[in-house]
This record gives sequence, C-alpha cells and structure tokens, in this order.
Amino acid sequence: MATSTPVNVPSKMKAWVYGQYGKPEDVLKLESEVDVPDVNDNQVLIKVVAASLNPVDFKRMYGEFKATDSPPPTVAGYDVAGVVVRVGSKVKEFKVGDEVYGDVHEHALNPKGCGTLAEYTAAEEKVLALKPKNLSFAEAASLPLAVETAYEGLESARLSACESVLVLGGAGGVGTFTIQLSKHVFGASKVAATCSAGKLELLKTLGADLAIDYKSNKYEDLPEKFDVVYDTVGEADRGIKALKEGGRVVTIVGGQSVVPPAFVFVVTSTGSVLTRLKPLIEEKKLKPVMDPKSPFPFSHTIEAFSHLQCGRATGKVVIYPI
Ligand SMILES: NC(=O)C1=CN([C@@H]2O[C@H](COP(=O)(O)OP(=O)(O)OC[C@H]3O[C@@H](n4cnc5c(N)ncnc54)[C@H](OP(=O)(O)O)[C@@H]3O)[C@@H](O)[C@H]2O)C=CC1
Ligand SMILES: CC[C@H]1OC(C)=C(O)C1=O
Repeated sequence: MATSTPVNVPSKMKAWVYGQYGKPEDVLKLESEVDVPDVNDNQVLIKVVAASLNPVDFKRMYGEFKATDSPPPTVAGYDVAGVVVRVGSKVKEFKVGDEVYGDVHEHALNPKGCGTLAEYTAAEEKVLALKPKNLSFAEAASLPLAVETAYEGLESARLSACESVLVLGGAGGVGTFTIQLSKHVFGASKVAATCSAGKLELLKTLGADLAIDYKSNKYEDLPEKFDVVYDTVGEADRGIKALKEGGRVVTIVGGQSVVPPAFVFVVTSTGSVLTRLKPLIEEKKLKPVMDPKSPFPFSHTIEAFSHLQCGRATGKVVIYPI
C-alpha cells in the first residue's frame, strides 16, 4: 500500500454545479460551499490544478444521457490534472504528492461521483496516470478523454500498419489526437483529414499527409478510398462512401442511423492508455493541442462552454488556473 503524509484538506470547496438539466449559461453556477468529496478504498482525492471541457459535458448538462446519468445536482467536468492529497486504503499506484491526470468518469454516459470543475475531485485509481513531466498541468488536462477516445476508437476499428485512414473532423479535440496516433502509433500508410481552410496546415503538422477543406471538397467523391474512416462529426453515412472494399467506419457521434460497415464507439476511461502513451508524449511524438482561447480561468467557465459549443474549437478548451 502507498504510504502518505496527511495533507490539510478543507471540508468545503468551490465548484461549478448544476441543480437541473439545461444550458450551461442557464443552470451552471459557481458555488463556494460544496462538500469536498470523500474517497473510497480504491480512490484518490486530487487537488485540481487544471481541467478541460468535452462536448459530453454540455450534452450531459442538457440531459441527453439522463436515462443512464446520475441525477443532478452535479459537479460538471470529466478531465483533470492535479496533485494527490489523499489516498484510499487499497490504492497501490499513487501516493500523496503525486502529479496525476485522467478522465474521472470511467463510463462517459453513466458518470458517478464528483466532476472535475472543482477545487478537489475524487477518482478511481484505475482511471488515472502519472502526469508526464514535460507537460504542464493545463496541457495534461487537455488529453485524457479525447486521446483515450482517439486511441480506443482506432483500436476498435482495427487500424493496422500500412492501412490508410480518413479522419472526419481533424481539428477537434478528438480529431487532432486521432491524426497523431494514426501516424505515430498505428503506423498508417496514409492519413487524410478534413477541416475548414484555415486549419489545413495545422493538420499537416500533426501528421496528416492530406488535409481536405470539407467546405470546398466532397471527400466521398475523391478518387482515393480508405481502409478506415474515423468520424467525429456525425457523417458516418458519407464516410462509408469513402471506404475501400473491406473498410470500416468508426463513429463517435450518437444520434445518427449507423449501418455496417459503420459502428458507434464509446470511450471507456482508463489510465492504462495514458500510461501506454507516456513515452510518446515524453518524446513529443504525441502533443497536446490547445485552442488559441485556452486556458480560461476557473471563473470564466461559462464562457469556455460557450466557446466549445460553437463547434469551432481547435484542439482542446482548458480551464486553468483553478
Ligand atoms: N463516443 C465517444 O466516446 C465520444 C464522443 N465524442 C463526440 O465526438 C464529437 C467530437 O468531439 P470533439 O472532438 O471533442 O469536438 P470539438 O468540439 O473539439 O470539435 C470541434 C472541431 O470540429 C470541427 N468540425 C465541425 N464540423 C465539421 C465538419 N463538418 N467537418 C470537419 N470538421 C468539422 C471544427 O473544425 P472546423 O472549424 O474546421 O470546422 C472544430 O475544430 C462530439 O460530438 C462529441 O460529443 C467525443 C468524445 C468521446
Ligand atoms: C455516444 C456518443 C456520446 O458519448 C460521448 C462521450 C459523447 O461526447 C457523445 O456524444
């Protein structure tokens, strides 16, 4: 069992909380007397240094997943980077003082416990990893849910070395990691990706061999076809038309009719993916991509949500300092 020196932890904290489903600007409130979460035997308590936003945050707030959600009141937020201040009795991998990061909700559509848009959060040991020393807390907070979705989604599509991939939505939180992982981890022979005209060069620096301006090109009409299409924008049906014989479309966007060879993928948060990618992160072969407006200070979280909801964020929207 990890040994630890007790750290003074207050009983109350600031946190962004919503008591009912609705739009962030209507229901999300900064409260100052929220109970600091307890930790069970398998959890650690984290002093939050940075957090990042994901579309699932506002979709959950709208009530899109109410059938499987833990009902409000809810502390919002999935991604965290911070410092361990307390460990449960069965925690083995971490000790007080460790710098950690992760997506605290193992099952994105069935989230339980405290979110990360708070001064403290609690998380199961298995969803966390040690923060790479070459990443700031803000950079680290930008990775977990998006990079795990990119990695696990590519695994589910069985992208293998020397195969080709088309990423629909290459400039987003998930898309920027999907390009990098396809090239530098999965060894794709050809990586193509779509974005608007102003982001073409960014996608090439991330590893795209071909960046397609989706506003002036219909990718499914291009002569080149792909083994895998990774859809982050809800275009699985069009993606099928861009496939080679035997190809497959992995889509991460719900609410669309999806037929084989397309399938829907939903991320499972696990620190093991972050640990597996740690050498690549330390070698700078896998890099965080922060939206130019990031980071937003904790007090500006509503503005951060508005920016993310516009659907034009480039890379990740990060909340720092907290
Ligand atoms: N199933 C799962 O496990 C998960 C699902 N998701 C879902 O995946 C989707 C993407 O998430 P995330 O990457 O965080 O989203 P982002 O908000 O980060 O995506 C924003 C990006 O999308 C790009 N974009 C928007 N429309 C298009 C389009 N038609 N073609 C190409 N690019 C486009 C924009 O680029 P531009 O300005 O150039 O248009 C922008 O850079 C969301 O719906 C999210 O809910 C996310 C994570 C996990
Ligand atoms: C099933 C798609 C849903 O799951 C996550 C994590 C999102 O962001 C979604 O839209």
